[in-house]
Amino acid sequence: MPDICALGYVRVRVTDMDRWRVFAGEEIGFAFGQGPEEGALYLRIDERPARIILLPGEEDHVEAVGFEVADAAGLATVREAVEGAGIGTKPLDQDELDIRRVENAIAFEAPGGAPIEVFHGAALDHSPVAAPYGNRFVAGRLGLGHVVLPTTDIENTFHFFNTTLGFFNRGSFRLPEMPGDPVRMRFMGVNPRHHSLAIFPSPESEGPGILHIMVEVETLDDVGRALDRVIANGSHITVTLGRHTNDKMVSFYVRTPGGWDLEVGCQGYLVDQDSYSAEEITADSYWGHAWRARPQP
Ligand SMILES: Cc1ccc(O)c(O)c1CC[C@@H]1C(=O)CC[C@]2(C)C(=O)CC[C@@H]12
Ligand SMILES: [Fe+2]
Repeated sequence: MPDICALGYVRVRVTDMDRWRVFAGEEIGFAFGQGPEEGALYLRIDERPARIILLPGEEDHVEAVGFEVADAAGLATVREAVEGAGIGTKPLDQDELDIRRVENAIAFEAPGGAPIEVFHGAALDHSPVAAPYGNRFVAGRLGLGHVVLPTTDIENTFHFFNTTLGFFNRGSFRLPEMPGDPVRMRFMGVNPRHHSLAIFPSPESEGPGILHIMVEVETLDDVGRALDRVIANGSHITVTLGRHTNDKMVSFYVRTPGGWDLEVGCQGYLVDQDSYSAEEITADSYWGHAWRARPQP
């Protein structure tokens, strides 16, 4: 079993906080939480104070992808594994821990450039999750959802998360129309959610540092109503509704104000690791999921 048990949070710097407030609240239906950081927007989906933390910034870029371990022993094991792989780790100081409302955490850069934090002891917010449309999210022990990160070094990044950190291999997608040797994006899990992390080979390292974040909602009606709202508000649907072949989710993707995508899905199947075999999907979807270029201004 990996010591890491869930995708806990993602901290993202954003340039247009006003647009995000409308997009996240009115369009998607996130609840808003409270927190200590000036000007931040805290997106709530369960009993954690926040799962996606939007921070004012000069550019749109991921600040940290936070993975969770069960306790101090788990954090010590992860720290030893990361440092054993020759990657330095930084303990977060008390102010940083207080901001994240966790008991302890370390930070490091994964091969391929992703800014990772590993934490334990998240403080809970027991107030109701006041999602504006009564929509409910599938999170909790399954974590926030999944995040897809670009990497300039797919093989070393996969080796790090799979072998060094113990993420389960949850299959691959051989990218079509790529000449020469197979180029695959890879999916990894740390709990029954099919994948909490996917990595995508990217030649350049600029951009927001996230391809997309997926959040799961309880029903197909929640997905459909969110789709209606984002269309009515004029947000760009990057990918039409469809069902993925690996995690079986019915989802759509919408371009966020940060220039990366949010995937909103439902019906993710839960993996029984004892009987799971990592497979290569040769199509990303059974149906739908047409990728739509953004109309030129
Ligand atoms: C293949 C797949 C299955 C389940 C998912 O939740 C999921 O996000 C994906 C990957 C979709 C994938 C991507 O995110 C990067 C851009 C890709 C490779 C495409 O151009 C088509 C499929 C896209
Ligand atoms: Fe996804």
